[in-house]
Amino acid sequence: MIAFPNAKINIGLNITERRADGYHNLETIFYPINITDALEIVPANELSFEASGLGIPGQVEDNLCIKGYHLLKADFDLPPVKIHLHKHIPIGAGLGGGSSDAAFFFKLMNKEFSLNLSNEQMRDYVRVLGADCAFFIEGKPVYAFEKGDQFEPVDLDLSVYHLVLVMPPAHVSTAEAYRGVKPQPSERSLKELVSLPVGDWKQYIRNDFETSIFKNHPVIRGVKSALYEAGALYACMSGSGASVFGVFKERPDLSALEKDNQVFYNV
Ligand SMILES: C[C@](O)(CO)[C@H](O)COP(=O)(O)OP(=O)(O)OC[C@H]1O[C@@H](n2ccc(N)nc2=O)[C@H](O)[C@@H]1O
Ligand SMILES: Nc1ncnc2c1ncn2[C@@H]1O[C@H](COP(=O)(O)OP(=O)(O)OP(=O)(O)O)[C@@H](O)[C@H]1O
Repeated sequence: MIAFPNAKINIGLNITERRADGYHNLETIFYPINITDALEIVPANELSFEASGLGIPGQVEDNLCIKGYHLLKADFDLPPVKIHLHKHIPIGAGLGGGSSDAAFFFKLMNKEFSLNLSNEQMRDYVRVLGADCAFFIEGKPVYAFEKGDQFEPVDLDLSVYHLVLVMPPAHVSTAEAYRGVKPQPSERSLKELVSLPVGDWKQYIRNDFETSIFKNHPVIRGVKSALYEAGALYACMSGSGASVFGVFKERPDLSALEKDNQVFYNV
């Protein structure tokens, strides 16, 4: 059985306070985009994992699909599976690629072995693997709060726009990004701000990671400026970076950016 785990972008991200457990409370809008991996599971005689496409850092045991298998195996009498992941979603991008693989792995296992897990149960499992994972179980646009794993639906449809995603030659670790931020309560909730016209977002919607990340990785700031120069209504770094997205009325000419960056049109 095969599935296509998709990426997300964060439209704004406010880090509001440090929590007693070392994590941070935040608010953000998760919006699904059409850049995907391919993930296949096949019942087999032994558990195995193979990957193709972009190189995935870390050991196989650390892959969120394998971690997910062990998590589920603790509660269900599962046969071994052969897992194949074709990696296409840039890594260290703030696009939640690994988190999406984990969520889609649960959805695949649920179907393949008729486990009858509800979406809520699957969200509870994958939260343990990473704060971003729970979003990908349903993958609909949401306002996210607390650790970024509690959700309220938002009515947001950007399909009339041309969404561009740029991955610069930089890699940001999520933990590095959180270390650079001083949490601060937000004045106006993103839930309210995102319902403003897209043309007003530039004035009101921020990603709190940008200040410190742009200081350490000026190439990312350069991409954001280039998207505005190319006519973006709104441009923002996604999550903890390094990718940056732009919302355009029409497909822009970004040939100058294509030389040094990976550019995805109409995501
Ligand atoms: C930046 C975002 O992508 C925004 O959506 C997420 O907050 C990151 O989510 P994620 O990659 O699933 O994060 P996790 O794997 O759970 O955590 C990685 C590290 O980020 C920090 N972290 C993450 C989430 C959060 N609410 N507060 C944190 O401080 C912690 O240092 C943690 O050790
Ligand atoms: N299936 C997977 N795909 C990619 N990375 C994985 C996977 N499983 C575990 N990882 C580990 O997670 C790290 C980063 O993953 P990911 O691509 O989700 O980060 P990101 O783009 O910064 O996303 P975000 O911070 O928004 O969750 C990698 O360095 C890798 O070691």
